[in-house]
Amino acid sequence: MLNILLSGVGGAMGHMLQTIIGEDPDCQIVAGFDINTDQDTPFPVYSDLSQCEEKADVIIDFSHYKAFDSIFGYARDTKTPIVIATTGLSEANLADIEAGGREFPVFRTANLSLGINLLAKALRDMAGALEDGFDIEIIEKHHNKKADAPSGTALLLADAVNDGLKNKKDYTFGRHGRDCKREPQELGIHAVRGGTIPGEHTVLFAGNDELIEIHHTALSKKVFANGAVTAAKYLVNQAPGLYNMEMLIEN
Ligand SMILES: NC(=O)C1=CN([C@@H]2O[C@H](COP(=O)(O)OP(=O)(O)OC[C@H]3O[C@@H](n4cnc5c(N)ncnc54)[C@H](OP(=O)(O)O)[C@@H]3O)[C@@H](O)[C@H]2O)C=CC1
Ligand SMILES: O=C(O)C1=N[C@H](C(=O)O)C[C@H](O)C1
Repeated sequence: MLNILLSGVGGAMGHMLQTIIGEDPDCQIVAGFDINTDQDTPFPVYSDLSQCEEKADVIIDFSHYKAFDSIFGYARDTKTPIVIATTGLSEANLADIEAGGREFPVFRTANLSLGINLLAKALRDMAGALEDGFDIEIIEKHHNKKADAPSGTALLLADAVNDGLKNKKDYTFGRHGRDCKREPQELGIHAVRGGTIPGEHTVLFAGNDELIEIHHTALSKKVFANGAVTAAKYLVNQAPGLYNMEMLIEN
Protein backbone atom coordinates (compact mmCIF):
# COMPACT_ATOMS: atom_id res chain seq x y z
CA MET A 1 0.00 0.00 0.00
CA LEU A 2 1.35 3.43 -1.02
CA ASN A 3 0.78 6.00 1.74
CA ILE A 4 0.29 9.50 0.31
CA LEU A 5 0.44 12.96 1.88
CA LEU A 6 -1.79 15.18 -0.29
CA SER A 7 -0.94 18.88 -0.46
CA GLY A 8 -3.72 21.23 -1.61
CA VAL A 9 -6.48 19.00 -0.21
CA GLY A 10 -9.28 21.58 -0.53
CA GLY A 11 -8.51 22.65 -4.11
CA ALA A 12 -10.02 21.50 -7.39
CA MET A 13 -7.15 19.07 -7.99
CA GLY A 14 -7.11 18.05 -4.32
CA HIS A 15 -10.73 16.89 -4.65
CA MET A 16 -10.02 15.07 -7.92
CA LEU A 17 -7.02 13.30 -6.33
CA GLN A 18 -9.16 12.14 -3.40
CA THR A 19 -11.58 10.53 -5.88
CA ILE A 20 -8.87 8.88 -8.01
CA ILE A 21 -6.86 7.61 -5.01
CA GLY A 22 -10.09 6.40 -3.36
CA GLU A 23 -10.67 4.15 -6.40
CA ASP A 24 -7.11 2.74 -6.36
CA PRO A 25 -6.68 -0.34 -4.13
CA ASP A 26 -2.89 0.19 -4.02
CA CYS A 27 -2.89 3.73 -2.54
CA GLN A 28 -4.34 5.66 0.36
CA ILE A 29 -4.10 9.23 1.65
CA VAL A 30 -2.77 9.21 5.21
CA ALA A 31 -2.58 12.98 5.75
CA GLY A 32 -3.24 16.27 4.02
CA PHE A 33 -1.79 19.77 3.89
CA ASP A 34 -3.77 22.94 3.19
CA ILE A 35 -3.94 26.51 4.42
CA ASN A 36 -7.52 25.69 5.46
CA THR A 37 -7.65 22.62 7.75
CA ASP A 38 -11.44 22.59 8.04
CA GLN A 39 -11.92 19.88 5.38
CA ASP A 40 -14.38 17.01 5.25
CA THR A 41 -11.84 14.18 4.89
CA PRO A 42 -11.26 10.78 6.52
CA PHE A 43 -7.60 11.76 7.10
CA PRO A 44 -6.14 14.63 9.17
CA VAL A 45 -5.32 17.89 7.38
CA TYR A 46 -2.52 20.13 8.67
CA SER A 47 -1.62 23.73 7.94
CA ASP A 48 1.56 23.23 9.95
CA LEU A 49 3.32 20.02 8.99
CA SER A 50 5.45 19.98 12.15
CA GLN A 51 2.22 18.64 13.73
CA CYS A 52 1.98 15.76 11.26
CA GLU A 53 2.60 12.40 12.93
CA GLU A 54 1.60 10.21 9.95
CA LYS A 55 4.43 8.77 7.86
CA ALA A 56 3.86 9.04 4.12
CA ASP A 57 5.81 7.20 1.41
CA VAL A 58 5.29 10.07 -1.04
CA ILE A 59 3.87 13.60 -1.21
CA ILE A 60 1.66 14.82 -4.07
CA ASP A 61 1.52 18.61 -4.26
CA PHE A 62 -1.18 20.51 -6.17
CA SER A 63 -1.39 23.70 -4.10
CA HIS A 64 -0.09 27.24 -4.59
CA TYR A 65 3.34 28.76 -5.08
CA LYS A 66 2.98 30.44 -1.66
CA ALA A 67 2.77 26.96 -0.09
CA PHE A 68 6.01 25.81 -1.71
CA ASP A 69 8.43 26.55 1.14
CA SER A 70 6.23 24.73 3.68
CA ILE A 71 5.56 21.60 1.67
CA PHE A 72 9.00 21.33 0.08
CA GLY A 73 10.71 22.10 3.42
CA TYR A 74 8.77 19.22 5.00
CA ALA A 75 9.73 16.88 2.13
CA ARG A 76 13.39 17.87 2.50
CA ASP A 77 13.43 17.54 6.31
CA THR A 78 11.77 14.11 6.23
CA LYS A 79 13.42 12.99 2.94
CA THR A 80 9.97 12.09 1.62
CA PRO A 81 9.81 11.73 -2.19
CA ILE A 82 7.65 14.51 -3.63
CA VAL A 83 5.66 14.97 -6.85
CA ILE A 84 5.39 18.73 -7.45
CA ALA A 85 2.57 19.65 -9.82
CA THR A 86 2.07 23.22 -8.57
CA THR A 87 2.90 25.88 -11.16
CA GLY A 88 3.90 29.53 -10.84
CA LEU A 89 7.06 28.64 -8.91
CA SER A 90 9.86 31.22 -8.64
CA GLU A 91 13.49 30.90 -9.73
CA ALA A 92 14.38 30.49 -6.03
CA ASN A 93 11.86 27.63 -5.72
CA LEU A 94 13.39 25.94 -8.79
CA ALA A 95 16.87 26.30 -7.27
CA ASP A 96 15.60 24.61 -4.08
CA ILE A 97 14.18 21.79 -6.19
CA GLU A 98 17.51 21.38 -7.99
CA ALA A 99 19.35 21.20 -4.64
CA GLY A 100 16.72 18.92 -3.09
CA GLY A 101 17.11 16.42 -5.89
CA ARG A 102 20.65 15.76 -4.68
CA GLU A 103 19.23 14.51 -1.35
CA PHE A 104 15.91 12.76 -2.11
CA PRO A 105 13.67 11.90 -5.09
CA VAL A 106 11.90 14.97 -6.52
CA PHE A 107 9.52 14.83 -9.48
CA ARG A 108 8.39 18.10 -11.04
CA THR A 109 6.29 18.76 -14.08
CA ALA A 110 3.95 21.53 -15.18
CA ASN A 111 1.76 18.96 -16.89
CA LEU A 112 1.03 15.37 -15.89
CA SER A 113 -0.70 14.34 -19.12
CA LEU A 114 0.95 11.93 -21.52
CA GLY A 115 -0.18 14.00 -24.52
CA ILE A 116 1.49 17.27 -23.53
CA ASN A 117 4.78 15.56 -22.79
CA LEU A 118 4.80 13.67 -26.10
CA LEU A 119 3.97 16.98 -27.76
CA ALA A 120 6.90 18.70 -26.02
CA LYS A 121 9.22 16.00 -27.35
CA ALA A 122 7.88 16.40 -30.89
CA LEU A 123 8.15 20.22 -30.70
CA ARG A 124 11.83 19.98 -29.84
CA ASP A 125 12.41 18.15 -33.15
CA MET A 126 9.97 20.23 -35.19
CA ALA A 127 11.27 23.60 -34.08
CA GLY A 128 14.74 23.04 -35.52
CA ALA A 129 13.33 21.94 -38.86
CA LEU A 130 10.99 24.95 -39.07
CA GLU A 131 13.44 27.48 -37.69
CA ASP A 132 13.67 29.60 -40.83
CA GLY A 133 10.61 31.55 -41.88
CA PHE A 134 8.10 30.52 -39.22
CA ASP A 135 6.87 32.72 -36.37
CA ILE A 136 6.04 30.72 -33.25
CA GLU A 137 3.23 31.66 -30.85
CA ILE A 138 1.62 29.72 -28.00
CA ILE A 139 -1.97 30.22 -26.85
CA GLU A 140 -3.27 28.63 -23.67
CA LYS A 141 -6.85 28.57 -22.32
CA HIS A 142 -7.84 27.74 -18.74
CA HIS A 143 -10.71 28.06 -16.26
CA ASN A 144 -11.46 31.35 -14.53
CA LYS A 145 -10.11 30.14 -11.15
CA LYS A 146 -6.53 29.72 -12.33
CA ALA A 147 -4.07 31.84 -10.31
CA ASP A 148 -1.05 31.97 -12.58
CA ALA A 149 -0.60 33.12 -16.16
CA PRO A 150 0.78 32.01 -18.45
CA SER A 151 0.29 28.36 -17.54
CA GLY A 152 3.26 26.28 -16.50
CA THR A 153 2.53 24.12 -19.53
CA ALA A 154 2.80 27.06 -21.93
CA LEU A 155 6.26 27.74 -20.49
CA LEU A 156 7.15 24.02 -20.70
CA LEU A 157 6.16 24.01 -24.40
CA ALA A 158 8.00 27.28 -25.07
CA ASP A 159 11.14 25.84 -23.45
CA ALA A 160 10.80 22.68 -25.57
CA VAL A 161 10.56 24.79 -28.75
CA ASN A 162 13.55 26.88 -27.68
CA ASP A 163 15.57 23.74 -26.89
CA GLY A 164 15.14 22.72 -30.54
CA LEU A 165 16.19 26.10 -31.97
CA LYS A 166 19.72 27.13 -32.83
CA ASN A 167 18.72 30.81 -32.45
CA LYS A 168 16.88 31.02 -29.15
CA LYS A 169 13.71 33.16 -28.97
CA ASP A 170 12.76 35.78 -26.39
CA TYR A 171 9.38 35.24 -24.74
CA THR A 172 6.77 37.98 -25.23
CA PHE A 173 3.86 37.65 -22.79
CA GLY A 174 0.70 39.01 -24.45
CA ARG A 175 0.74 41.90 -26.87
CA HIS A 176 -1.15 45.16 -26.89
CA GLY A 177 -0.53 48.78 -27.82
CA ARG A 178 -0.18 50.97 -30.84
CA ASP A 179 3.46 50.26 -31.50
CA CYS A 180 4.11 46.60 -30.81
CA LYS A 181 4.83 45.05 -34.19
CA ARG A 182 6.12 41.51 -33.88
CA GLU A 183 9.91 41.14 -33.98
CA PRO A 184 11.40 37.97 -35.54
CA GLN A 185 13.12 36.87 -32.31
CA GLU A 186 9.85 36.86 -30.35
CA LEU A 187 8.03 33.74 -29.18
CA GLY A 188 4.60 35.00 -28.14
CA ILE A 189 2.77 33.43 -25.20
CA HIS A 190 -0.91 34.30 -24.66
CA ALA A 191 -3.25 33.37 -21.80
CA VAL A 192 -7.05 33.15 -22.07
CA ARG A 193 -9.25 32.60 -18.96
CA GLY A 194 -12.89 31.60 -18.74
CA GLY A 195 -15.47 29.14 -17.43
CA THR A 196 -14.33 25.66 -16.51
CA ILE A 197 -11.81 24.90 -19.32
CA PRO A 198 -9.51 22.18 -17.84
CA GLY A 199 -6.59 23.21 -20.12
CA GLU A 200 -5.97 23.84 -23.81
CA HIS A 201 -2.64 24.60 -25.47
CA THR A 202 -2.01 25.53 -29.10
CA VAL A 203 1.39 26.05 -30.67
CA LEU A 204 1.31 28.02 -33.93
CA PHE A 205 4.05 27.92 -36.51
CA ALA A 206 3.02 30.75 -38.84
CA GLY A 207 4.92 30.92 -42.12
CA ASN A 208 4.47 32.63 -45.45
CA ASP A 209 1.14 31.44 -46.85
CA GLU A 210 0.99 28.45 -44.51
CA LEU A 211 0.10 27.81 -40.89
CA ILE A 212 0.76 24.78 -38.69
CA GLU A 213 -1.35 24.53 -35.51
CA ILE A 214 -0.59 21.87 -32.93
CA HIS A 215 -3.26 21.55 -30.31
CA HIS A 216 -3.78 19.65 -27.06
CA THR A 217 -6.98 19.60 -25.01
CA ALA A 218 -7.27 18.19 -21.50
CA LEU A 219 -10.89 17.01 -21.48
CA SER A 220 -11.02 16.82 -17.68
CA LYS A 221 -8.83 17.27 -14.61
CA LYS A 222 -8.80 13.46 -14.28
CA VAL A 223 -5.90 13.19 -16.71
CA PHE A 224 -3.69 15.21 -14.31
CA ALA A 225 -4.79 13.27 -11.21
CA ASN A 226 -4.14 9.91 -12.87
CA GLY A 227 -0.76 11.20 -14.03
CA ALA A 228 0.09 12.28 -10.48
CA VAL A 229 -0.67 8.84 -9.03
CA THR A 230 1.40 7.17 -11.79
CA ALA A 231 4.26 9.59 -11.03
CA ALA A 232 4.02 8.88 -7.28
CA LYS A 233 4.21 5.10 -7.83
CA TYR A 234 7.21 5.60 -10.11
CA LEU A 235 8.99 8.02 -7.77
CA VAL A 236 8.96 5.90 -4.61
CA ASN A 237 11.24 3.36 -6.31
CA GLN A 238 13.81 5.92 -7.44
CA ALA A 239 17.14 7.00 -5.98
CA PRO A 240 17.61 10.66 -4.97
CA GLY A 241 17.43 12.80 -8.11
CA LEU A 242 15.28 15.03 -10.26
CA TYR A 243 12.56 13.35 -12.30
CA ASN A 244 9.97 14.49 -14.85
CA MET A 245 7.27 13.12 -17.15
CA GLU A 246 9.58 12.50 -20.08
CA MET A 247 11.72 10.26 -17.84
CA LEU A 248 8.61 8.43 -16.61
CA ILE A 249 7.35 7.89 -20.17
CA GLU A 250 10.71 6.54 -21.31
CA ASN A 251 10.97 4.24 -18.28
N1 LIG B 1 1.20 19.81 -13.21
C1 LIG B 1 -0.05 19.56 -13.60
O1 LIG B 1 -0.33 18.65 -14.40
C2 LIG B 1 -1.15 20.39 -13.04
C3 LIG B 1 -0.87 21.41 -12.20
N2 LIG B 1 -1.86 22.15 -11.61
C4 LIG B 1 -1.44 23.16 -10.67
O2 LIG B 1 -1.79 22.72 -9.36
C5 LIG B 1 -2.05 23.86 -8.54
C6 LIG B 1 -3.42 23.69 -7.87
O3 LIG B 1 -4.42 23.71 -8.85
P1 LIG B 1 -5.97 23.73 -8.42
O4 LIG B 1 -6.29 22.58 -7.55
O5 LIG B 1 -6.75 23.94 -9.67
O6 LIG B 1 -6.00 25.09 -7.56
P2 LIG B 1 -6.99 25.50 -6.38
O7 LIG B 1 -6.84 26.97 -6.20
O8 LIG B 1 -8.34 24.95 -6.64
O9 LIG B 1 -6.38 24.74 -5.10
C7 LIG B 1 -5.22 25.14 -4.42
C8 LIG B 1 -5.30 24.65 -2.99
O10 LIG B 1 -4.11 25.06 -2.29
C9 LIG B 1 -4.51 25.80 -1.14
N3 LIG B 1 -3.54 26.86 -0.80
C10 LIG B 1 -3.48 28.10 -1.28
N4 LIG B 1 -2.48 28.80 -0.71
C11 LIG B 1 -1.93 27.96 0.19
C12 LIG B 1 -0.87 28.09 1.13
N5 LIG B 1 -0.17 29.25 1.22
N6 LIG B 1 -0.56 27.04 1.91
C13 LIG B 1 -1.24 25.88 1.80
N7 LIG B 1 -2.27 25.69 0.93
C14 LIG B 1 -2.60 26.72 0.13
C15 LIG B 1 -5.85 26.39 -1.50
O11 LIG B 1 -6.57 26.80 -0.35
P3 LIG B 1 -7.66 28.00 -0.47
O12 LIG B 1 -8.67 27.52 -1.47
O13 LIG B 1 -8.19 28.11 0.92
O14 LIG B 1 -6.89 29.19 -0.95
C16 LIG B 1 -6.49 25.25 -2.23
O15 LIG B 1 -7.04 24.30 -1.35
C17 LIG B 1 -1.93 25.08 -9.46
O16 LIG B 1 -0.64 25.62 -9.34
C18 LIG B 1 -2.13 24.50 -10.85
O17 LIG B 1 -1.54 25.26 -11.86
C19 LIG B 1 -3.18 21.88 -11.86
C20 LIG B 1 -3.54 20.87 -12.70
C21 LIG B 1 -2.55 20.06 -13.40
O1 LIG C 1 -4.28 25.29 -13.18
C1 LIG C 1 -4.65 24.37 -13.94
O2 LIG C 1 -5.82 23.99 -14.02
C2 LIG C 1 -3.61 23.71 -14.75
N1 LIG C 1 -2.37 24.04 -14.53
C3 LIG C 1 -1.22 23.50 -15.16
C4 LIG C 1 -0.46 24.59 -15.89
O3 LIG C 1 -0.33 25.71 -15.35
O4 LIG C 1 0.06 24.33 -16.96
C5 LIG C 1 -1.52 22.29 -16.00
C6 LIG C 1 -2.87 22.23 -16.64
O5 LIG C 1 -2.86 22.94 -17.83
C7 LIG C 1 -4.00 22.67 -15.73
